[in-house]
Amino acid sequence: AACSSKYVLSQMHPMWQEPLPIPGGDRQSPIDIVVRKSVYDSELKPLVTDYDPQTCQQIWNNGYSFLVEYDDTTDKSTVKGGPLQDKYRLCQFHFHWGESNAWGSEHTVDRKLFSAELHLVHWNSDKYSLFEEAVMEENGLAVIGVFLKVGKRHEGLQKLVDALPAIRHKNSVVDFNRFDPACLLPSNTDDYWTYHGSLTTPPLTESVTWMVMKQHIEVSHDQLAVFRSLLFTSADEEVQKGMVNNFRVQQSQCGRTVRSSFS
Ligand SMILES: Clc1ccc(Cc2nnn[n-]2)cc1
Ligand SMILES: [Zn+2]
Repeated sequence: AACSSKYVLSQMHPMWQEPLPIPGGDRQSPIDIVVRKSVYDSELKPLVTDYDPQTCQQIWNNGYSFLVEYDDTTDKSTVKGGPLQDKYRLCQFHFHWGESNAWGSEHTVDRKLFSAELHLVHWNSDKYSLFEEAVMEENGLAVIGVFLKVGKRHEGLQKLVDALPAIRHKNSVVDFNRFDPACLLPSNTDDYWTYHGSLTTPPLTESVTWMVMKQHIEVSHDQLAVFRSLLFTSADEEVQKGMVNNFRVQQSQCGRTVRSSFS
């Protein structure tokens, strides 16, 4: 199966050519979270996020998604607790979404697809001094995943949505400050699933402790439509391609246990 092979089996992923040499290859992400197979772990603590909106720096289109980047030269915006032994510094957050509301998330819950998924990417600043170092290490990264469902308008998201037309093309960037990513977290962050996995775009390194929130957030159809107005392509390319379906195909569980913080 895909677990033993050193190569990720290519499955029609539009974003990059596969197979790619993956170190190990048995801890890839995303996966389907099979609720009845997840194991309740009473030792799992609540997540503790402490984000400083002043550390928000810019928003840009990297040709895969749009990223909101934070100043990670100090421990000003961090996550700890939960399954984490150390403190992790927020470096950026971004989303994955579909061309329709029917799909778009990277993880699924009992095969249920959500319209989009938010990823808050942090690196272990207790053990490493740079993201680039941490990205290669088993305990290097911690990513919080939050599912998005189409429903009522998300007031906090609107500031982000209003900035997107300025970064329609790949490699465009605009200043963006005073955005508190905590407004994108669900009201309940005590209930989550956690497992060891990987980044879902190159370098696909198996350095991520995933914490996927059980509770989703709601955004409006119109807000998600603005995500879909972004382009994968830079301004100088002849053929422009709409930035949709920027999620990776699901990977084999390879015998991994998904733990839950709730029974
Ligand atoms: Cl630095 C970096 C590289 C890839 C991704 C994409 C991703 N990996 N896991 N979730 N999203 C995010 C940040
Ligand atoms: Zn992501």
